[in-house]
Amino acid sequence: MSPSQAIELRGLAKQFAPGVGLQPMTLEVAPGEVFGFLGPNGAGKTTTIRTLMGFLRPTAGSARVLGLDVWGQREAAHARVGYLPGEVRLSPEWTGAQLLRRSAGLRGRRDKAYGEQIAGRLGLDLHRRLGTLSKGNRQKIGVTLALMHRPELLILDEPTDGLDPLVQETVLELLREARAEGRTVFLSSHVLSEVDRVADRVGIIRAGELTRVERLAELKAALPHHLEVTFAAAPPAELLTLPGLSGVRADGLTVRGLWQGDPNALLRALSAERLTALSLTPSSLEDAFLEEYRTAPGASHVA
Ligand SMILES: Nc1ncnc2c1ncn2[C@@H]1O[C@H](COP(=O)(O)OP(=O)(O)OP(=O)(O)O)[C@@H](O)[C@H]1O
Repeated sequence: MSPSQAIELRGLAKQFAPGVGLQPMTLEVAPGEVFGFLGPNGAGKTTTIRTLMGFLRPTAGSARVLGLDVWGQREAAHARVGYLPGEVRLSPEWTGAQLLRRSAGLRGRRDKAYGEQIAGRLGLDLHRRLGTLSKGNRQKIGVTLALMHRPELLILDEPTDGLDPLVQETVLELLREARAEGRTVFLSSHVLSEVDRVADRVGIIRAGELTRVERLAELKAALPHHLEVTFAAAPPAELLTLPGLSGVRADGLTVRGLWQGDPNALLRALSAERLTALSLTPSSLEDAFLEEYRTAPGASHVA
C-alpha cells in the first residue's frame, strides 16, 4: 500500500535538555512536493532531519517517511530515501569513482551512469582522492550520492552549502528535475531566495519550534509593498492614518511607508492629490523572513 504522505510528523519532539531541542512538531509533506525547511543557525533543522532519518530517537511523537516508521523501520526507510547529511564525511583514500562504484554495487538499484552524469554537471573530478577535496567538492560528492539512485524521497540538509552560485543553480535544477519526475524533496536552508527557486511550500523553524508552514505563492501574495509617493505640495495629514499603510515616514514632500492590501484603495486615497512621483514595489521574501527572524524567540542566533 503506498502511503498518502511522503513525510508525516505527528507531535514529533526531541529534547536534549530542558528547553533544548525540538518542540512537538506536526507536519505532512505530500508526494511530489518540494518542501523548504528554513531557520537561523541553531534553530533545529539538522536535529529535525536527523530525527527524520532515524539517527536520533524522538522523545515524543512519531515520524514516518513513505509510510515507514523512521525509528522502528529505519533500514527499510533508508533504502528508499536519498539523504545528504549536514556534514559530508568520506574515506580520504578513495576516489569519487570508487565511491560511486561501491554505492552503486551496495544499493543494487543505484544508477552509476546517472551518478557520473550528475558529477559531470556539478563539475566534479571523480578521479581525485576524497581526502584532497575542498569542502565544496565534498558537498558535490554528497549531493551525487543522495541523488544517483533516483530515490522517491530526498532529504537534504543544506544541499547548496559551500557551493559557488553556478553550482548551486545546478543543484536546484537537479531538484526541480526530481520534482518533475514526481519525487519528493525535503531540504533545509538558511537562504530563502534559493528555497524560493525550487520549493512549493516552506516551513520556518525558530528556536526548535515550527512556527509557520505556508505555500510560497500565498506567502508572496501576502507580502507588503514599499510605497514612495512625492506630492506637489505638502503631503496630506490623513495619509498617516490610512488603513493598510504602516511605518509612514515623511521627508519633505516625499512620504514612504509599507502598503498591505488592495492597491485600488490606495489609489482612491491619493486621487485628490497632485503627485509628482509614485512607486509601489513588492518587498522581497528575504525582507519578510529577516523580519520574521528578528521577531523570533531565538533571534539572537541570527548571524
Ligand atoms: N546532540 C546534542 N546534544 C545537545 N544539544 C544538541 C545536540 N544536537 C543539537 N543540539 C542543540 O539543538 C539545537 C538545534 O541544533 P541544530 O543543529 O538542529 O540547528 P540547525 O538549525 O541545524 O543549525 P545550523 O543552521 O547552524 O546548522 C541547538 O541549540 C543545538 O545546540
